[in-house]
Amino acid sequence: MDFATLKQLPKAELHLHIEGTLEPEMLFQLADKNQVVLPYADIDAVRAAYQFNSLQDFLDLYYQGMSVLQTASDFYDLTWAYLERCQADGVVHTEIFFDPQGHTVRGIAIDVVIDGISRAIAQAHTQLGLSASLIPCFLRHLSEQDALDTWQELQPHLAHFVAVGLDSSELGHPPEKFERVFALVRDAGLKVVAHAGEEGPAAYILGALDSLKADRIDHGVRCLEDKALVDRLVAEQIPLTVCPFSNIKLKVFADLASSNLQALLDAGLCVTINSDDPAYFGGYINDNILQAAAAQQLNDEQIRVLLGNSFKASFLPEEQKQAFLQQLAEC
Ligand code: HPA
Ligand SMILES: [Zn+2]
Repeated sequence: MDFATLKQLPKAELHLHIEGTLEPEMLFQLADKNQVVLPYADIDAVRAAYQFNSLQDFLDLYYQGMSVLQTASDFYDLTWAYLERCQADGVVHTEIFFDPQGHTVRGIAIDVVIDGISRAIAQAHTQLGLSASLIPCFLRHLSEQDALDTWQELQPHLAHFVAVGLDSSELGHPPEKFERVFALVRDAGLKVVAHAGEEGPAAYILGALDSLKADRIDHGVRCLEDKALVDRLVAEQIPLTVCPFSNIKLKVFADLASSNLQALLDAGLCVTINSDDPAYFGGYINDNILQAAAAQQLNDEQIRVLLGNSFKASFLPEEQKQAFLQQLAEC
């Protein structure tokens, strides 16, 4: 499949951190506006710094990048740029992650963050005909109490969210640490997603299912290390939001050819392809799909399965899922 063909096929993106769409150009522009001093001479120096040996290496720069996001209009600009990109890429529905604690810890009020992001989403709905929803994520390297406090702060804004997620440093922070706060999330009628099994072991995927009752697993590529877990993920059709470029940049796999995308599909898992943090990992959704498909020798039929899965795995109401699946089938 060529790029132009893929671009016009409808698709959903389900694993995208809005703070990870902060391109170096906007980083500099906002740093200048907000008088934030960056440890880079220019845009080339930023791009050169985006070489990571681990998830933590990346997160250090990702949190540093957030420092330029200060006003509601900054969050609006960031989100709007991503949503325009969605329109260009044939992304008709997106479920956007953001990290409330990454901002409140810097003294930015949660209302400021949500106001800016949700204004862009509302505008994309009316002006671009795009469907988008929001998923706040708890930072797992912080304490359970911090997550509980954040959950309290999110209460006035719950109508904006479809789910709550769990992200940041995986190793040493198993899902079980957040069992109680996610019970509150479910009681509030929201879905649950959790990063698990990218850097962390398959046991973290099991923990996300059993302790958090996760509806979807973000990454999950290490599930193949546990046959019984794979059987369960297949039987329950629990979706995995796989991010090929992320896995390479964070050294989970040496390259796309040695990733396990084909094996995940062959196992019957509900796999979707996503861009995670495109400004840091080197490409948006269509680049992730096409390059991974080429390296894994996926045929066009399999690419269409991945796109269909993106709607099936979404938190859209059933009739909207069916409408998008129909739209895809007609393309
Ligand atoms: O890829 C990621 N993994 C974990 N936490 C994150 N926060 C932003 N991106 C990521
Ligand atoms: Zn992620």
